[in-house]
Amino acid sequence: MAGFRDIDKALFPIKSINTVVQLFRNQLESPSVPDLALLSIVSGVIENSLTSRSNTALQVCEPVEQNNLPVLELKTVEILYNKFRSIMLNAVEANKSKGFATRELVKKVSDVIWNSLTRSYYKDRAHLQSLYSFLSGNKLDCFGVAFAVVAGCQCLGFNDVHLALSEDHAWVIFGENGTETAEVTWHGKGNEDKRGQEIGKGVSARSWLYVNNKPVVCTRHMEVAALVSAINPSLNSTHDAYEVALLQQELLWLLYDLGHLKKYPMAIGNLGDLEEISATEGKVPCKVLFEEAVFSARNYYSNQHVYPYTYQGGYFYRNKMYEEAFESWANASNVIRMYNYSRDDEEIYKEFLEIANELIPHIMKIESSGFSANTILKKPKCFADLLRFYDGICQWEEGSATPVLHIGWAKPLVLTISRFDADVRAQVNIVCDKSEENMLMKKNGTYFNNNNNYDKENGTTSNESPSVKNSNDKDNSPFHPSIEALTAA
Ligand SMILES: CC1(C)CN=C(N2CCN(c3ncnc4sc(CCF)cc34)CC2)S1
Repeated sequence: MAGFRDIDKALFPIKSINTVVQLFRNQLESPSVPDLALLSIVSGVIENSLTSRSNTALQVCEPVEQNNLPVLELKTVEILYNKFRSIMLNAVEANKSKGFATRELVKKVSDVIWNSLTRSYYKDRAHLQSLYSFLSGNKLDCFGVAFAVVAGCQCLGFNDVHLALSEDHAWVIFGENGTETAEVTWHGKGNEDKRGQEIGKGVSARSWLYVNNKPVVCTRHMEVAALVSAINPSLNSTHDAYEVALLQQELLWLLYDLGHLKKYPMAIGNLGDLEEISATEGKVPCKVLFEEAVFSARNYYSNQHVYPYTYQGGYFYRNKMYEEAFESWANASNVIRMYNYSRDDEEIYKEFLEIANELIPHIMKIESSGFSANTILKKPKCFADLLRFYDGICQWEEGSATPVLHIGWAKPLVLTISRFDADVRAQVNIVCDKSEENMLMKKNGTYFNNNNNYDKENGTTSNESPSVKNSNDKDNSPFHPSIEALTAA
């Protein structure tokens, strides 16, 4: 049984980040599993006290003393904690046997949360992810509702209910084998919620939103990692609250060191972003963290996730490592090409749009004007990775009900391709393996292929390495016709 134990209460009143980290360590290392409600309330109160309007007077100097938080009294947390427990216990007549959760039980808990929410509020606002936001303001964002359902089920003694996370949605798994799934929150704007229904059986199963049924299925400890990842240090659109960011970074390192981020690529990426801003002495560098996020996605989720590559590409871009950025973005595109684009995939569409129409053109401008001898414009591998990037987006569109590309994509694309001289383009040797529908790109004599062969039709993947076929005849081209036309030019 989780809970608010005496050794946790002994840490109050909490005045420093170190004490909050100790509370999380107590909970994460306790013989019983961590109490999600307690930890979400504590982190939520701290986040809101440091980022609410009353606290926007910018602290010009960083606090140096050990007591770097507004005092958090035990009473404050106890009142909120007991309020959440009573909402759950009063509303849900959980059958005492406590066995495994049922779909009705999960739906009932989701309804309790859902019906408590304020009628209408700006859902994308910051700081709406925690149980503090739910208990003090009856407001939650999409992730916050899913998290609250899992925390509520924990309160009721259902330890089989766990959070399942894709890159832009959250739902729950439950039941004896943890194989039952249920929607418990909404997604996106203007979409009817599907609460209570099983996850993605229809066309949505092909969309990126459900990551080809390779979601991050959390343990209680990984659910703590999700609430820590969801901590939002934003004070306003330009500044972060220093102590909230520091608390999030220290809690992510605690979870990382305890091994609870191994199967959670986005949490590793979040830690990488924080480390890039301010590196922690004696820890692996952020570049390695981004590589570990990519490894985790490849190792545990069959390389069906896009964000690990865009975390990594964004890092390379910000640090002017453009050749490496192109490779990461090509690898991101290599993932999305296996999906069908659907209206639920706006977030990743915006991600690829920004890379193609803002970031790559910016790099081209710099590389074309400067006299850098080492320019990427002389590197066949860069041209090859760019083609892979664009081709993946074209393949993403193929077979989708909704188009991806429009004229706005073409101008930056043509401008980018044309920046490479013919003699550089000629050095890229494109090899296709027709039977596997996989494009093999030759770079520096080694064959580069996708690490799994995905048949878009039957949605199956096989991992044997595809044989290499010659692609001289036109109809055997590995590229989407529009890319083929460009490379012929
Ligand atoms: C490379 C990026 C644009 C930088 N930040 C990114 N994200 C920020 C952190 N994100 C996340 N970080 C940890 N866990 C989760 S679960 C989830 C789906 C809704 F529940 C999102 C998300 C989403 C992705 S991707």
